[in-house]
Amino acid sequence: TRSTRPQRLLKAVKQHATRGDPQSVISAIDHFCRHREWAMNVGDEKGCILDSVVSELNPEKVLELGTYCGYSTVRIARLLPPGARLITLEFNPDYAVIARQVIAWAGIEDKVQLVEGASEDWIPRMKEHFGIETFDLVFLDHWKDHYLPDTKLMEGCGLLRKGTVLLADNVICPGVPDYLEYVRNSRSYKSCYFKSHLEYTRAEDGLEKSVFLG
Ligand SMILES: C[S@@+](CC[C@H](N)C(=O)[O-])C[C@H]1O[C@@H](n2cnc3c(N)ncnc32)[C@H](O)[C@@H]1O
Ligand SMILES: O=C(c1ccccc1)c1ccc(O)c(O)c1[N+](=O)[O-]
Ligand SMILES: [Mg+2]
Repeated sequence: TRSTRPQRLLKAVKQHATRGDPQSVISAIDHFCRHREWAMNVGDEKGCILDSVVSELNPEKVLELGTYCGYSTVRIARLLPPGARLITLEFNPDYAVIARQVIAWAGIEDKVQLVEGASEDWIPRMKEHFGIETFDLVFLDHWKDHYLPDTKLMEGCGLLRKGTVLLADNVICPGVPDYLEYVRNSRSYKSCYFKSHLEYTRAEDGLEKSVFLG
């Protein structure tokens, strides 16, 4: 039977990236998605904005909502200080199988915990199951109708502290209007928009950075 796009993306990583070299994994995926098959990774342009937010914050505890093939997981984890941890949630088992191999190829598996399951089921279990008090950074990049309910769930579960940064992908394309209205009008957040483009295209898109004020 025909292979899947994530399987073909993993093959490109194994063919063109060097084991243990996260940057080569990132470059191999970007080349594949720009020249062979588009895929919904955050991509190189928005990825540089993601890099700058991570580097500036130097987070100890990071949560990623939506792993897919692990591209942004590798982007974030490669910048984390020793001892820092990234928990990434993915509810599609076929994607999780690929992501684990991409993360392993990059050699950053010791910083990453990939949890197979739905964000709404796992957010309430972060404290008792992972011993997490609060997150320093959350990268929202799962289905767009989940951004707002999951943000409210994280607030309710006490997973956000004064200064926690929420970084949301795709606030223009495909767009997350309800989430954007919430974080831009709520007194509990200070938000700003980083204009960019939809990965590997000329369409406008961007990242919204929202700092929780408590
Ligand atoms: C755009 S892709 C993630 C891309 C990845 N962050 C990157 O930039 O490389 C969105 C992923 O979120 C997953 N997803 C969607 N809703 C989810 C949920 N509620 N819980 C866990 N995973 C979810 C999908 O299966 C899909 O793999
Ligand atoms: O929703 C899509 C989508 C819609 C239609 C076809 C393909 C993808 C999408 C597009 C770009 C993204 O960066 C992204 O995170 C997503 N997503 O699924 O979460
Ligand atoms: Mg996205």
